Amino acid sequence: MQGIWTTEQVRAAETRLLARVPEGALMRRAAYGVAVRAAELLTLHTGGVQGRRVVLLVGAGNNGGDALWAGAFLRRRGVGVAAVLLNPTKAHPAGLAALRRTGGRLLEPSECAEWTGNADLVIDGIVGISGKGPLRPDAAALLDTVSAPVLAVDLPSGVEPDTGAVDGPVVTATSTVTFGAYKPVHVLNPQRCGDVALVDIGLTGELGEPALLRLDPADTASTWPVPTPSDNKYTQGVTGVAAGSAAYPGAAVLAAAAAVRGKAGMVRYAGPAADVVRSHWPEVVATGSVFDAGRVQAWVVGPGIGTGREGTEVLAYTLGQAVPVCADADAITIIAQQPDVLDARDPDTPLVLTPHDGEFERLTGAAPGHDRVAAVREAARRFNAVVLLKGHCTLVADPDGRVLVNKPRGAWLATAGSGDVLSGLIGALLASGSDPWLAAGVAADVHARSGELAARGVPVSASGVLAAIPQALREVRALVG
Ligand SMILES: NC(=O)C1=CN([C@@H]2O[C@H](COP(=O)(O)OP(=O)(O)OC[C@H]3O[C@@H](n4cnc5c(N)ncnc54)[C@H](O)[C@@H]3O)[C@@H](O)[C@H]2O)[C@@H](O)CC1
Ligand SMILES: [K+]
Repeated sequence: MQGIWTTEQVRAAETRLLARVPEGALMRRAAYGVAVRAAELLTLHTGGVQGRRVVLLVGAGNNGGDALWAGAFLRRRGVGVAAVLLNPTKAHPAGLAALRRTGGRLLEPSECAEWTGNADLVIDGIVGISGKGPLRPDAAALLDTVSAPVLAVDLPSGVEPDTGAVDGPVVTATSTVTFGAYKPVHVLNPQRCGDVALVDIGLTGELGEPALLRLDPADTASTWPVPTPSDNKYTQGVTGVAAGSAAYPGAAVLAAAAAVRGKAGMVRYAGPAADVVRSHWPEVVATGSVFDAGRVQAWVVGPGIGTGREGTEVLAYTLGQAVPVCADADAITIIAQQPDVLDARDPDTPLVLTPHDGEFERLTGAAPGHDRVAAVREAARRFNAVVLLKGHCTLVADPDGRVLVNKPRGAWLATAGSGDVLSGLIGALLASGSDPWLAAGVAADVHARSGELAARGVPVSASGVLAAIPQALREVRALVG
């Protein structure tokens, strides 16, 4: 897994490291990384480096210092470098001196727009981890003149570093070079960062436990259950699916089918859509009610069950079976309306809740807001459940405070029935005994990969996502050999 650290953690780690290294060394390491990436981008976009025009947007702090030093390194490669000092009295003195020494130019206010408009590359050193709020009007106006690629130093200025939230004009970068550690903005708002390169400045040993985690393909591959020669259809864990209704059988078919596609073994369906499920997926053992479904090792409950008395009884029954439960859709609404239904659950029984924003608001009384990580972490603690908050970057929080952030793979998955497929996959993993937090995270990863494979740039249906699950699993397993 890849760690992500908050700006507070990074600042504390930098302070410890700074005490041990010569003054200015960290900034020069960071800036050198920026200059290397800048040269790559110039080559990519203009075919060369020498004689190209780079404009530095320089703010009041060390982020601006990085940009000025990067400008000095680029001068040595024959690049024409000009700096816009957004706060001239506070520009980093050593960085400024370095740029001057190498023949870099400091622009007068009247020249700035002409230069930014004709640059081959713009380096955003306006603000870094101490940034608060959006771009100020002068910086926003200058960025409006830019048509060249933008390389962000540490993070795209104006985007809130710890939440990725945007509340006004911000930089949209082609690429970002960050230092020492990934910060939350890089995984929570990747659209604004472009591709992100991490430069090692020697911080690793100082960082401590990461605040957030992101899955590597190896995590998905090693968590996904694979049968051994001694397994039979029961030993891998039977997934129970309580979903759909006679009038709306689709949710039942999709959730049960995803459980079938996700894992070898056995799937039981229990509910009023039994005939429809059986006719589409004859391998599913289907019965009319949860009360006579037989033994399962995990339940998926909720999609399409309705929020009335029958749905509530089904939910209460599954919660009382002392096996892990993935509660989705109508089950979440029932919990929101009748929190006592959770009394049926032994607190030690794993529960995974999978709300989208609207369901999250119903469940907790408040929308996730700007700080989605804090919101989902608090909900997981409050409900003593794994909470998977759907969104562009899906978040998965464990009651113990761990939070996973999944890589976004396009918005095509926002389609009817897609959530039913996800809950079926989570149920399949829960039945095999996976850690519920990891189960939810890797299921969301495979779900997103399936969506990406099925869509390939055009709209995709939930059935298409379902059909792509085997290929997504094959690709994940192949990535790690
Ligand atoms: N501390 C270190 O050892 C290192 C720091 N590095 C760089 O230093 C950066 C952090 O530097 P600083 O703490 O000096 O602060 P920043 O450069 O992030 O911000 C400087 C100042 O800008 C002002 N500001 C805040 N929000 C603003 C906004 N929206 N628009 C305009 N101005 C705003 C504030 O007065 C803030 O203190 C990192 O992001 C990284 O780029 C790197 O050089 C690596 C080493
Ligand atoms: K920046």
